[in-house]
Amino acid sequence: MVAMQPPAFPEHFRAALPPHMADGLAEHGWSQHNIFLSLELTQELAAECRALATSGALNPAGVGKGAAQVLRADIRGDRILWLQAGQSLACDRYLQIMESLRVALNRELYLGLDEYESHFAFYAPGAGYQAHLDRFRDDDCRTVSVVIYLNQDWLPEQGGALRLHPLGKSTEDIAPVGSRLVLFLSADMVHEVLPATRDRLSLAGWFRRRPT
Ligand SMILES: O=C(O)CCC(=O)C(=O)O
Ligand SMILES: [Fe+2]
Repeated sequence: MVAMQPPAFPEHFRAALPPHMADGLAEHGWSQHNIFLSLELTQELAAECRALATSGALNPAGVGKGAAQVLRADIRGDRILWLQAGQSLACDRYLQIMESLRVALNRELYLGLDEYESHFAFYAPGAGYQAHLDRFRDDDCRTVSVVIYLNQDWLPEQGGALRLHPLGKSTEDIAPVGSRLVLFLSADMVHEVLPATRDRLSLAGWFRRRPT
């Protein structure tokens, strides 16, 4: 018998977002969904991220925005590449799925999300990202942060958790398990990436509002 893969997220949310996702974001400022992308698409995106890392196409990520951006490997150790439409079939499929998610979040939560930006991120063993907020001080467009993990067979003892610091509540550690999606509010949720003992691959992204 062929093992059936659970259907990927988009088929579920044509009609409505899974209630826990919208509710979690609205009530707690974050939510997670464990099988957001199909195994096949996750593997294709992971292979693309790994190939980009091997060919030297990923660049050390900076801290801050625009001309004020600086490289601080002590604060942030990932290497990244911003996604462009048409870069690959897998990336286009991913961007299409995120477009459906944008529409669904707007319908459920009236967030007025207008566009999506996203990059591959590759954390080598020992690399992390210290506690921070994703919304910039001089640009309040980033509204919902999104991370999708691309790691097969992740074990808790390998570290690499996304640690959320919800205001007034205890921290939440989320392991970077392949196909898992995490959403949180960019302006409010302090979070950090703990170092891992193996490569840690992801797609990080932000739904943005139109500038006011
Ligand atoms: O990879 C993660 O779990 C979070 C990444 C992150 O915080 C960021 O890129 O701003
Ligand atoms: Fe972040």
